[in-house]
Amino acid sequence: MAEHEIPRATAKRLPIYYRYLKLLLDAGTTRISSTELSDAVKFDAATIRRDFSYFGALGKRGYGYDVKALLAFFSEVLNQEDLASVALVGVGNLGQALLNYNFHQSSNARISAAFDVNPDIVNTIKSGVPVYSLDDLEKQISDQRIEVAILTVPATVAQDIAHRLEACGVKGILNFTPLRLDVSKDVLVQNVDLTNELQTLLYFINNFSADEAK
Ligand SMILES: NC(=O)c1ccc[n+]([C@@H]2O[C@H](COP(=O)([O-])OP(=O)(O)OC[C@H]3O[C@@H](n4cnc5c(N)ncnc54)[C@H](O)[C@@H]3O)[C@@H](O)[C@H]2O)c1
Repeated sequence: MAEHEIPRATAKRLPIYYRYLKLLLDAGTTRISSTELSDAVKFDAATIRRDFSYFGALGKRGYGYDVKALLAFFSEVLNQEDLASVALVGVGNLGQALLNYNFHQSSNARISAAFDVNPDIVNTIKSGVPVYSLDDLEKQISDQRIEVAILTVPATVAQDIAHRLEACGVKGILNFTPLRLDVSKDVLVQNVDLTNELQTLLYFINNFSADEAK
């Protein structure tokens, strides 16, 4: 199956497989069965086998999966070699936490430019990332060929910034604001809502056993 036909749910699990396989390889493990992998990443073995089957059967019966080969394979699928530059707009409480975390230890992305309107932090470097004035948004995004942005601004300004991001070629927005953004279908928006996640978790804990919730 071609890469663009991988089901979304499978695509979302790929970075999790990748991170775990990297841990295994660093610890000197050379092969793993789908059952062992299942115990570690908490997806059932059938799901793992099905996910892997989209890329052609990578395991051998009775042997399991070769960790190094699998890792090399996923690394290519996930473009681990290409480090994607990401912009972060809004360097407040949440934005600073994300800057501090950055992502490149565990993924193929890193925040390379941050933007804010607060004169106290514009033109400073936070966690190794330059904070630019919002006035420089278009120029930096275009100069650095940034295609993904994280939005951690107050909800009141989120839509305006989303339009500007779209106009300068951003293709994906990780939206932490509570506002549901209005952008064209060419821009993928992934909303992150921690309150929602917590409420979902509480709902499942109160209504289902852990196994049923999966
Ligand atoms: N999704 C979640 O789980 C979650 C959790 C916490 C906060 N939030 C949301 O994230 C956003 C940020 O929260 P916070 O606690 O970091 O707020 P904050 O007030 O600490 O930070 C907001 C930052 O945005 C900057 N800003 C304001 N207007 C701007 C503009 N036009 N362009 C660029 N920067 C601008 C401010 O100067 C400030 O640095 C809010 O929308 C909040 O609701 C989401």
